[in-house]
Amino acid sequence: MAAMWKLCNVNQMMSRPRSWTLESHRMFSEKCEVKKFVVVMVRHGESEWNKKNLFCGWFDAMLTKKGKEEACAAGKAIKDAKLKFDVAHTSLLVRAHDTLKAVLTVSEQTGIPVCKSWRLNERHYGGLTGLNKAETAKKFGEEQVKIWRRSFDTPPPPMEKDHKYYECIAKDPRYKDIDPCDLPNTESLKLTIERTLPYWNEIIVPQIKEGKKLIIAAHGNSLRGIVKHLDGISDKDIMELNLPTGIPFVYELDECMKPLVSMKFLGDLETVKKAMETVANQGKAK
Ligand SMILES: O=C(OP(=O)(O)O)[C@H](O)COP(=O)(O)O
Repeated sequence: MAAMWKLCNVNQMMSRPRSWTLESHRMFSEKCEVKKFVVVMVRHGESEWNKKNLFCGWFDAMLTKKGKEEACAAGKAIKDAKLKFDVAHTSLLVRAHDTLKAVLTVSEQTGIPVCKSWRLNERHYGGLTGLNKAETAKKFGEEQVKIWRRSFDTPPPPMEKDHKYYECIAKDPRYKDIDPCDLPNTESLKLTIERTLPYWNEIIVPQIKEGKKLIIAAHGNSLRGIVKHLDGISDKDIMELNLPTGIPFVYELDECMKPLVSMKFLGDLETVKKAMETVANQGKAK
């Protein structure tokens, strides 16, 4: 039942705008020549910690061999779709950079400016960082793990100073210029959106409105936050959205940044569906 619902939801997101019928949109477009802005997003390819099924967040895990292949395949899909970009945006984490680099290399557009921001980082997984998701589900129950992974506003326990990864994350020189009040020690999706949206609204939207074509290479949860915002997905429904690694998806936006086309994956539906289910199942006790 849950799987059926998810497929249905993905199909809706992939095929048509949320608030208009295709027919009303076509009639409107014919009359008014609607301006259309294209933005492509991609979650990085599989990382070493995705492979080990560990909560990763702000830990700087590298891509696996499979992750690099996924990133190259994403570049090929973008090339085949003839998508060209003026600017790229990414997080401060290497798995996102390396994915972006492979995408731009394979799609033959390495010369474009790349903007990096901590605001596109993955959500901070707090005290769960470095724990195995299946073992955590065995210990605390699958329900609790789903709440930590997917609830809108329940953050995991904070990362304390004696946490194994505290020093390498909190003291990372990449974050030295960030106001300490802004530096998280754990984040729900809600908190992630609160630090990602200012970047979307103040940096990305003005570039889109100037007519620049953008690609954003980021993370499962930082991108879920942007998708939730764009599509007006409810706090409850967003729990069921799991983004696959390394499969780009396209948004077409109108002048008010409302989606004309939502989350059109550059991949076949069955592959996307399976990859989404795999991500959802990472929180099962096994
Ligand atoms: O670091 C993470 O995301 P990322 O692999 O997209 O960077 C998280 O560990 C993803 O885990 P989740 O799918 O359990 O939220």
